[in-house]
Amino acid sequence: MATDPSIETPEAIVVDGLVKRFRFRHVHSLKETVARWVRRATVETDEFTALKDVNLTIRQGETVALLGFNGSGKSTLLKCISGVLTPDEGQIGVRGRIAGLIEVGAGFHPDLTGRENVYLNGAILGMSEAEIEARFEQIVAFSEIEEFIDQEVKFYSSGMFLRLAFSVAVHTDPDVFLVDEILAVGDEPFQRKCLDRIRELRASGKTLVIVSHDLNMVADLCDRGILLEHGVVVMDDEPHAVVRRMRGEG
Ligand SMILES: Nc1ncnc2c1ncn2[C@@H]1O[C@H](COP(=O)(O)OP(=O)(O)OP(=O)(O)O)[C@@H](O)[C@H]1O
Repeated sequence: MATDPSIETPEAIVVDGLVKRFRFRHVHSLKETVARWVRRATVETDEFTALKDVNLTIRQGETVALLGFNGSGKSTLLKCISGVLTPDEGQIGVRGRIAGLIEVGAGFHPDLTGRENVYLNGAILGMSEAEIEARFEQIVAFSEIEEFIDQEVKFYSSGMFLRLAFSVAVHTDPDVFLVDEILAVGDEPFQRKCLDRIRELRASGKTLVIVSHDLNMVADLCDRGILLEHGVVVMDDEPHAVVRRMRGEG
């Protein structure tokens, strides 16, 4: 059946006029601090604008690569979309259940066991206890860390952390999945498994936003590339074209 081009796929993420600033406090020596206090000088702060008026619409079912060199604002944008950071200006709307794998193990508590953290993290990602219970075996099996599941996660290696965090996130059945550098820590077999799972999510119509410095991999995986430079969107196109521009080939 032919689709009516006037009926657009619904929006999954809308970013409207997003500005995000960070404030730094200058670190002074004790002598400088006393001198400033004597002069009744105010605390010196610097402001850095990490995202400058970012506007984006991502539709349901799109797989988007967020590209840019170090410090261009990719992680900050993902954190704003996921709600970990609050925008200074502008608005962000997300439709559906969102799962972010942004800072590996960010939602994990070091003193709790892997098992306890699955429940904690699942709840943070919006799952009910019954949902987590129903998927617990699958989550642990995917992570392949069965024998360590009752150990406190502070004794986990970074790869083990990633395995459990990724596994919980993909089993929350998200509508929108945000992924930041997932492939940086896992070993090769697990990377392949993560990619297969991401492809499955994509095939089932989920919306994905992926940050990775593995440009060939994301360009092949995604159907759209958004390039950030110094907190500004400078290109929004077919991902291979964006990668060519990053490499100075386009
Ligand atoms: N919590 C923070 N406090 C102060 N500055 C920050 C903070 N988080 C990010 N920044 C700054 O914002 C800018 C964008 O950082 P961000 O981590 O979003 O970049 P990125 O594109 O993800 O980089 P990378 O490719 O290195 O991961 C950087 O200059 C960074 O120093």
